[in-house]
Amino acid sequence: MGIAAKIAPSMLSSDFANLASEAKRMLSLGADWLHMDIMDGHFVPNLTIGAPVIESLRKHTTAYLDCHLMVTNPLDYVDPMGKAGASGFTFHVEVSKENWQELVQKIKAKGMRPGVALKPGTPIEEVYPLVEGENPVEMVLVMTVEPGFGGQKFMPETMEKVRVLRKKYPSLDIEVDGGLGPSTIDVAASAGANCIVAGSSVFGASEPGQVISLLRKSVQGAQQNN
Ligand SMILES: O=C(CO)[C@H](O)[C@H](O)COP(=O)(O)O
Repeated sequence: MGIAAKIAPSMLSSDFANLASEAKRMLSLGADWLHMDIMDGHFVPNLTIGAPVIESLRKHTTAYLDCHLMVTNPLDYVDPMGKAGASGFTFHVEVSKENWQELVQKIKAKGMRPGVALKPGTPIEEVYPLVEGENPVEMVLVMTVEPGFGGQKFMPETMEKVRVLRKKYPSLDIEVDGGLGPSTIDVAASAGANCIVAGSSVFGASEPGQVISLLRKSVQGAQQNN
């Protein structure tokens, strides 16, 4: 038995004007988590949602809100995101070299699950101290596109990072995000990813539930073969 597959539709591809019903639709179709992309228009060249939207959504669902903070100052977001009801708080290693220990501690103190993300160009070694420290993160998010926008092409060269991580940390939650769908999931699943973020491939499908189920089967199948 491998670690649990978590399929997380990226709400960035949903109709934001109907966020609560879109979230409920995804959960009814088998989603495990809801992936929430928080972008500040500075760390990435796009501006999306923040704590007020998480707080509003939380009133409509008890689901795990997997929040990916694409922001330059993640520390500023810990209190508001905790109060808003975020479940996971994943910050970027590129902007937290000086204060990741403080960040992880505060994220946990607010009842959230800490994760660390890295861009395609960032060496995997940079996350090792955060996974191995006394107060470790509980998930690594390997970005499989440049963060900022949905609908981009999956970068297969990022899979080497997933392979290295899975070998080194057999029970770690490893998330992949960007360009995942029926044509790319098998390579990510066999590399060792178990948490799968998918936006356009799910929301753009005529049968989103079938895509969610296919993503899960791929992860489970790869785990059985390993
Ligand atoms: O983090 C993101 C962008 O920075 C999105 O979650 C990601 O791109 C998902 O969208 P898609 O599946 O359409 O690529």
